[in-house]
Amino acid sequence: MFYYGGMTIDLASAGNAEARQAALAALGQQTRELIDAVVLTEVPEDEITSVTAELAALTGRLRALRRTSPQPFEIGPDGTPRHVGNAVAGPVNPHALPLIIESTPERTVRAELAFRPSHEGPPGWVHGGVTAMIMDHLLGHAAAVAGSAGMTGTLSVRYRRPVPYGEPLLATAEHTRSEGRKSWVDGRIALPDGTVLVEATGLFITPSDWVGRFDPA
Ligand SMILES: CCCCCCCCCC(=O)SCCNC(=O)CCNC(=O)[C@H](O)C(C)(C)COP(=O)(O)OP(=O)(O)OC[C@H]1O[C@@H](n2cnc3c(N)ncnc32)[C@H](O)[C@@H]1OP(=O)(O)O
Repeated sequence: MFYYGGMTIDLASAGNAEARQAALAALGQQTRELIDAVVLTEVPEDEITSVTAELAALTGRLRALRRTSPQPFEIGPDGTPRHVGNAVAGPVNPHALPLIIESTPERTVRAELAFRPSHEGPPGWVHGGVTAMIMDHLLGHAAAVAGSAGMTGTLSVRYRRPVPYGEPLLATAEHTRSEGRKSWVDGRIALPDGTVLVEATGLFITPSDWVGRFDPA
């Protein structure tokens, strides 16, 4: 139970927790839109200064009551693992795209995505570190749904063509083999017509204390 700004907030209630997650996800999305507005704005300098002051005030309001670390890894009401604070897939984290990953019956994974102007690296194209981050996470998720959840040991990325932002793309990945605690996963980001832009291969290693801990249902 928290007392904040005249309101009593009961975080222990499951219903309230879901409503709170939805509110935080909406805040995360609004912040992403703010980030894109910042990188694209052409408003006059005095308006920029005025908005900056308003944002400082808003930042202060959010800091009035805060956690010591981002939202935790948890099991959702439908029984699936979720990590709402994750830097790539977390809806509550403005850094996240967020990547919305679907698993297939064959235990491969896919995610429809569109990068934003704030992901720009080379002029007009997405930063290679951003696409590598997406590949790292998606390949890690593919290892997990195949029953081999692990930490990235190595990630090899081949940039075949520049990646556009603002266009629909498809990322896919699949676990290819395991030897003991080591698992190999392949993935790619492609245009809707199948043209591959980025290819990646990762070696994921299940830490000893994770063995059996994240086995899929
Ligand atoms: C559950 C949901 C998951 C959702 C997806 C999340 C994806 C997130 C992806 C990430 O970003 S993870 C963050 C980036 N990666 C790291 O921070 C990893 C940091 N490194 C470590 O924590 C440890 O080094 C690691 C767990 C990878 C390995 O430690 P261990 O102590 O378990 O390894 P050990 O020394 O026992 O070696 C086991 C085997 O792995 C090999 N190995 C270890 N580290 C390696 C490495 N980095 N690259 C290649 N091989 C490696 C090692 O040679 C050996 O091979 P052999 O069995 O054949 O002898």
